[in-house]
Amino acid sequence: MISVDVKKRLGAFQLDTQFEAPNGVTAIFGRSGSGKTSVVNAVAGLLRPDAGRITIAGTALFDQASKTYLAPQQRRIGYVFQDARLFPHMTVMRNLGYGGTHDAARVIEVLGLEQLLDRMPARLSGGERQRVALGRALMSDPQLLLMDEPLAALDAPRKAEILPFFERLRDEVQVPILYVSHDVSEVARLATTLVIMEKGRVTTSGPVGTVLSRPETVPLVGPRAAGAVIETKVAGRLLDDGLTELAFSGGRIMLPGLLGVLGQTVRIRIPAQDVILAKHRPADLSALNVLPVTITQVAQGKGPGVAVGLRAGEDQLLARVTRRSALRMELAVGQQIYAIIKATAVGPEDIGT
Ligand SMILES: Nc1ncnc2c1ncn2[C@@H]1O[C@H](COP(=O)(O)OP(=O)(O)OP(=O)(O)O)[C@@H](O)[C@H]1O
Repeated sequence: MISVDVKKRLGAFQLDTQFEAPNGVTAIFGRSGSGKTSVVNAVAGLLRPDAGRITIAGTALFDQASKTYLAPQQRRIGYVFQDARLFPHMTVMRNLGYGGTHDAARVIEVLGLEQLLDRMPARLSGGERQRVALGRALMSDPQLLLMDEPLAALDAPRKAEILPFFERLRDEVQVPILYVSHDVSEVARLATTLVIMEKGRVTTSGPVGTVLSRPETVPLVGPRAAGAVIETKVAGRLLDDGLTELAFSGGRIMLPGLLGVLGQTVRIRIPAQDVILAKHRPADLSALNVLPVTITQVAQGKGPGVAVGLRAGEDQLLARVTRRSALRMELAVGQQIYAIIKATAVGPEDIGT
């Protein structure tokens, strides 16, 4: 558990941030200038707060009350930046060795670096460079990894290539990660916990599935990015149709493509704008996924949209409809209706393991 409480004045900007990060990946999400990098720098020891306390597993890295302030090198923290910052004159192996010697074989295996060890950084793709930077950070046996927009400089195909390695890292290496991002798909795939910042403060935080499916989150992440995240299991593969059937507490969802193996856990993001609502179970519909749901919340935004919170089994979904439709359908909390999700609404970038 990492506990962060930092106050810092930076010119006209006031950072006043408190949150707790359990093990796993804690994503810090927010618009440009909301204070994400400043928080991460405070945890790294690169920015000295005016007040507060930062602890990892109960040990203080900074504590204003007891005047504790550990230097960056005393904190056992690995930091991965947007640009990999490798030494250009050293091979991948020597770059890794520069980080430390901790469990080299395992780090190389988890990040798939075997084939790259003799290469010079100039001959690596952007995604490969980031994997090496991550490996170098892990070799120092950190008690925490800080990642500040590690994928921001990569194009979509490179991102898609590297994300599975981040997922493996999250699931197999027991190092907590603070992950700064402003990409909701990335956050939905990787994060366990989500902290949303605005103007130096935490607006909301909690388990990623819970936070992203709350109607209140829509204005914070933007209407197009809003959407629920649910964990499913592969229940069937329809080879002839090229579809995968995923089971979750609220029923079954079919998605295009053959995803994973039977029984495998697959995490999907269902964008709120791609969920259609119907009061009665529709017949003769091209959409494959019709789920019975209960309305938990109807939240009016500032614009013409209404965010509708839905319970499907034990999971939460989110729909965004126009105010006009919400009024016409007389949507109200407690109603049992149907959510319709087009199989193609969930893009490849929204599917993780
Ligand atoms: N040393 C400083 N002096 C004055 N203002 C600063 C200083 N450092 C940061 N700021 C201001 O503090 C605010 C938060 O900056 P920060 O870099 O933490 O935001 P961010 O959320 O990481 O943004 P981005 O996503 O663009 O990287 C910004 O308004 C920035 O201009």
